[in-house]
Amino acid sequence: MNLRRSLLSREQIIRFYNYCEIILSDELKKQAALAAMSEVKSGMRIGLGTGSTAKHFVDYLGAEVAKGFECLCVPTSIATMQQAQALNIPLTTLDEIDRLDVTVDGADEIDEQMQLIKGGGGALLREKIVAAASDKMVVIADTSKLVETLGKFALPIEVNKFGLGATQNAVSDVMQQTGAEGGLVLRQSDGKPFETDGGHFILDASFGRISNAQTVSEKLLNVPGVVQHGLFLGLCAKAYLADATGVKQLG
Ligand SMILES: O=C[C@H](O)[C@H](O)[C@H](O)COP(=O)(O)O
Repeated sequence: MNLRRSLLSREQIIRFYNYCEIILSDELKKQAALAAMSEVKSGMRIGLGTGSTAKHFVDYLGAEVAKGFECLCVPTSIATMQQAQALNIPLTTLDEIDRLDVTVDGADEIDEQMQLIKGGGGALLREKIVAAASDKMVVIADTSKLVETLGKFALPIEVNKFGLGATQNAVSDVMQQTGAEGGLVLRQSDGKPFETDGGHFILDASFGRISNAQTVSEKLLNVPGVVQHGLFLGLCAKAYLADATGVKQLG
């Protein structure tokens, strides 16, 4: 046997390692999603989050619905709505009902106080509306999302298309006033500005570290072109965070 030929190249090892990481990370997301199934009871009105972790929760819920579990759900994005429809999960809107019992959603960052950064997938506006209309918001994630201080993940800010330049300048000013370490970019998709389900753009703001999330939130919401931002403060009541040793609970 030619030993040289049977050895993997450095690139192959890196590719295999990355593949294993993706599989492991997805497995952890599944475990967090499964743990959050304990939060839902038949007859509940449930908010359905968006993203790769929330997707697993919707799959688990769909499997229960197929067995007779009763619920009425509000999806936080078109993608989640389509997934839920395919699984025959009964859907409604916040025009039909005004409150939800619980919302289960992912997060891009979570700190020990359960403050969040969300919007990596661009669904932050609907996610925040649905979370605020819920008696309880439950976050599901793998522990890589748990941080000491928010801000390493660039903060998604949903902005109106009108007056984009002026809004960018005003948001940059807020970043400067609040000690941001990085810059601001207009999110792109397929070579053009990314558009949210609500028809807005997203600015990703690299703070590096957000030491006073409340101040940043208030200042951003004072910018007329800002529709909403991805800081979720005082909304999350519980989190299920999975790592290789199991699922840890916050809240
Ligand atoms: O806009 C997207 C949402 O806020 C997601 O819940 C968030 O980005 C986390 O997504 P994932 O579970 O894919 O990491």
